[in-house]
Amino acid sequence: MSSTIYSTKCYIKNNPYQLSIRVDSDDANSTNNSLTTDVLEVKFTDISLDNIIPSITRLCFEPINEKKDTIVPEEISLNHLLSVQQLTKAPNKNKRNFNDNNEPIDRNIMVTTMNEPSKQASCATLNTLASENTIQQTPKIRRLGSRRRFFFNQSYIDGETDPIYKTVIKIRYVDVSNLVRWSVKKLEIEVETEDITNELYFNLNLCLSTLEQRPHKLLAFVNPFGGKGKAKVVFEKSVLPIFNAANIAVTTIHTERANQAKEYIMSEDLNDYDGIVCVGGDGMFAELCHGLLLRTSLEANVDIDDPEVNIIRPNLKIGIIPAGSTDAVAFGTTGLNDPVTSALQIIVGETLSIDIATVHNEKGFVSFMAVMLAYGFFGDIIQQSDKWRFLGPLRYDLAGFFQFIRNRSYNSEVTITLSDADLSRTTTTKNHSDVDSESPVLPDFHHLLNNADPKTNNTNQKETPLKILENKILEAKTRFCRKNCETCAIVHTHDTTSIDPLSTIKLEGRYTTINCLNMPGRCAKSKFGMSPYVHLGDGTFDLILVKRSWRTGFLRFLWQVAKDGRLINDLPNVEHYCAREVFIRPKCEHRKALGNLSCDGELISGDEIKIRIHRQVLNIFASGIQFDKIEENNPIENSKKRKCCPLFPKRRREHQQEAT
Ligand SMILES: Nc1ncnc2c1ncn2[C@@H]1O[C@H](COP(=O)(O)OP(=O)(O)OP(=O)(O)O)[C@@H](O)[C@H]1O
Repeated sequence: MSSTIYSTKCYIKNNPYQLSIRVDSDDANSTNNSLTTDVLEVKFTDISLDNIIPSITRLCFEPINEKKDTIVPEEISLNHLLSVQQLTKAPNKNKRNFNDNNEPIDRNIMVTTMNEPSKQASCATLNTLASENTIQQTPKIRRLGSRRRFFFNQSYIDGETDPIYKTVIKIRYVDVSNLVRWSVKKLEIEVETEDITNELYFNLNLCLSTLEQRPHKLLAFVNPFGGKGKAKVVFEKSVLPIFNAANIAVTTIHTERANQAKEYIMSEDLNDYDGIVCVGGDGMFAELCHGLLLRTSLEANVDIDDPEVNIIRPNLKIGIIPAGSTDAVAFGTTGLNDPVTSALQIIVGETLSIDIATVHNEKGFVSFMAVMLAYGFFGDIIQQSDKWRFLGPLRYDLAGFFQFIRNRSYNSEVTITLSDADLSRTTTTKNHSDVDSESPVLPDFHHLLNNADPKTNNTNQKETPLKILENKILEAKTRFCRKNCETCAIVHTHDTTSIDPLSTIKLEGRYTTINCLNMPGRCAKSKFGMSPYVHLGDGTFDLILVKRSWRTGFLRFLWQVAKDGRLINDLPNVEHYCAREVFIRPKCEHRKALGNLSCDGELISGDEIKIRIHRQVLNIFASGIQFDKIEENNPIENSKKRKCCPLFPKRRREHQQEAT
């Protein structure tokens, strides 16, 4: 059941439609009980602000006759309306105009006599989100309209016709018919009189002004070297025009060196901004994330060097325009690395609260972890590729191959605080009796830190500490983190920062790689990521241990990560835990025999590393993933198809349209 708060007849592409603004009934917020539900009975000309409930308000277009234009959507949610412009246009010979009786009149003859080409349609006003501006700008429209009327009347004196200029409403909206890849669409709406145009323009802008979650002023950092130098072009050609159209003021800083963005955020006044945006890859996101979280910690006098620190959520949100080489953060939070989709999610104010982990070593704070911390194989690749920078992006593949041939493994001790929130999830437990006794790594339950009284460790008892631990060891979560994720929405009533000794286990053995993942790690080289089921805001991260094995065993792991990370748990050399805190202590007498540690693609160091998750401490502009649709819109598959563009001009054109 919905209430219609405004309705008018209009024409789109010469076809008549009934345009109505409707508010779906919402008992909790119902302020519009008095409103009529019959479109034809609607008498309102000006909408009252009280009647607009942004989340449930929509624009509906109902065709009046049978002829329906496929470009006209049935409805546009108010949240997806980008801008409303009022344009004064000279008619074109195919377009409709109205006489006093609101009937279409033929203008062909006028077009032929008119000197002014229709292309010179002028934009009378620019969109404004504030209703006050709308009112101020209306006289301008009239003035411009009068001038045009003067000239046009001069041209048509002989024809004794009505004024021939016309005002149309041009709306831009976000097309979410493809739930993963969003795009901008526009509609030109003609109504029957100038008064109705003004009324519609006023009412639509009034609706827009209620969308409080939208940013009005953004600070953007563009890394000119991000993604092999494409970041600047992507921003200026594909993103900035959309921000401008949505009336968002953007201050742009092109970085000149690494860490410039982080230092700027930490030191400058950001009060004017509703959000900060990085245009680049994961490295740029990490800079913004560090700058913002460190600034908030400093302002709150939080001792960031304390490994038990509880970090505070900043007020500002971060937007990510993917223009890097890997873009794991964009893939993890929107489902793909499409700059236009990300820009639109920023504009409409989509918000996702994500977990961030702190990384400490024996000396204090080291880094924040947004995506992945790796010890061993992947850390070694980063270290090796840093030495081979002169080789360009090829260095990662070469370094990977080199490390694979070396097949090194590292003796390490890993202490894991398991997630207790997961008891309520659908999980399967790992049957540790199946663990190969020859395995170089044995989960040693008798090494439990602060183990409970051994007397209670009685197998006849149902809830022995050992049993509880086994139940908490997760082989695989089976639900993707998605938009409006239920798992991330669970409110924890107990103190999740305190550690239950029974949730802590200690493992020791030789590992080829130890990886902590806070996001799935999807990218062009990994379809689902190494950890497809990790949740972005549930206060846990995934720990993936790859035990020492033959090269074939490790190759199988790498292959599975590339092809379908959901299946890595079936591999005998892989263990998967869902953790709140992990302590990695590389054990080796010779420093040279130690592996390398990397956090979000940067090398870090330490004899002992503690990774601790902080639930939903960072707000970003992103909608989350519509995972059921991700297969249909797989950007990795699509990018392969796009490589064929030169042979398929139609597809190339579609791709170019998407980019614009
Ligand atoms: N002007 C600059 N000159 C040199 N380095 C810069 C500059 N601006 C930013 N950086 C640094 O470059 C690093 C990499 O940038 P970015 O992440 O944007 O691109 P990328 O490495 O191509 O993408 P990805 O991280 O997704 O693989 C960042 O860590 C950032 O600190």
